[in-house]
This record gives sequence, C-alpha cells and structure tokens, in this order.
Amino acid sequence: MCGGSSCLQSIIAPSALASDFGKLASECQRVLDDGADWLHMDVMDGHFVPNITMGAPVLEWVKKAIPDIKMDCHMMVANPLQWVEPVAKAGGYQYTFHYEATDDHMAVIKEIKKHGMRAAIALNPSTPASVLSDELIAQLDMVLVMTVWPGKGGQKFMPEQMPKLRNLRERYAKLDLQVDGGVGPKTIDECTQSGANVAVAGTAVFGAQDVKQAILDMRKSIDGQIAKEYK
Ligand SMILES: O=C(CO)[C@H](O)[C@H](O)COP(=O)(O)O
Repeated sequence: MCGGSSCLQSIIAPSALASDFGKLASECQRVLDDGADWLHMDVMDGHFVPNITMGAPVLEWVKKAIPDIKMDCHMMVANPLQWVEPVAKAGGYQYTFHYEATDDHMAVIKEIKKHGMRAAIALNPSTPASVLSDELIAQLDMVLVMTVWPGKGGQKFMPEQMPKLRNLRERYAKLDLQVDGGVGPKTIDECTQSGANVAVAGTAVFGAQDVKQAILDMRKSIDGQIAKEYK
C-alpha cells in the first residue's frame, strides 16, 4: 500500500446515517472525539436511490458547528454535477459520486476540483473495476467500493466485492480505497486484506458500546496490513 516516498494511511469515516439526526452535529463531534478522521455524510436524493436523507443546508449547519470537520460526502444522487457547488459551499471535503449516475465522469471531476474538494467515484456492487480507466483514476483521490447496495444503513456486508477491491489495489498502490456497507470490527480484516485503507462504518460505530474501541480495532486492522505488506 506504499509507493515511492508516500504511504497510505488508515482513515476511519463513521457514517452519520446511523447517528441520531436530531442531534447530528453533536453526534459527529462525539465520534471525532473518539478517534474518527472523517465523517461520512450520505446524501440521497430519492432518485438514484429510493431514500432521502440530507442535503447541502444540513451539511452547512454541521460545518458551522464543527469548523474543522472533514465531511466525506457520498452523493447517491441522479445528477452529481448539480450538487458540486452547493456541497462545496456547505464545506464538503470530499465529493464522491456514483459511476452509474453519469456518462461524463471527467466533467464532474473537473467541477469538483474547481471547487477545491477531493474527488472520488463510487462503484455499485454490479459495476466492475474495469470501468475505471487509468486516465480517470489519475484524476481521482479515492475509489469507493460499495459492499452493500446503496440506499440504507444496517445491511449485510457483501464479501463477494473483495476481488474488485483486490484488483484495484493491485493496479493502484497509492490510491485511497474505501469500503462502505456492513463494515465494522467483524468485517474489516477481509477489507484490509483486499487492499482497503478507508473504512466507512455506520451501525458498527454509532451502535457500538465502546465507540473508541470500535474505531481503534478498525484502525489496527488497516495499519497492521499496511505494515505487513510494506515492512
Ligand atoms: O452508503 C450507505 C448506504 O447507502 C451507508 O454509508 C452504509 O450503508 C453504512 O451503513 P452501515 O455501516 O450501517 O452498513
């Protein structure tokens, strides 16, 4: 997971989808205090997925409450280009759009970069890694391999997505690779052994008895794999 002088790092991004939305900002602060790096913000528009969650105005309030938060915005939306500017203005740190939602991926990436955010693409379970060309990857900061069908939290982890992750890691040693869906201390080892270094976990973090320990367990798994492969 290293290349040249730069190595990958473990990044733990609890999904706010599993938090109490009635006190969203304090829920985000709570997991940051317990060791989270980013907050994964699931934006659903009711079109790309059959569910509606939050939009840019909600993100803006969270950013106001926690100015140094890194909001990892997972855009499950039918028109990813439309929301780049509002999410950037709301304080988004990373903008992840779905490969399946557009034919003009470069246009969305250019818009994201223009607005100063990290750019990432998410792949649904049925979308193979082969759709991502080297040219596209060169413009990306991260690829998200979905380990559930997007649309709701608390679903069962799909181990059959691991070969896709492994394929991407073999092709791109330095790229941040994120897993999302059913990820937690029980499933993280499979993910890290297949090359993931960024873990999204909703239920497994917000529902944990000991949030700090859940985050630590996932970080240990990722860091252990990085150390093992590049000792
Ligand atoms: O993208 C998502 C759903 O579309 C969520 O981020 C994901 O499912 C996380 O929830 P959990 O960890 O509870 O499975």
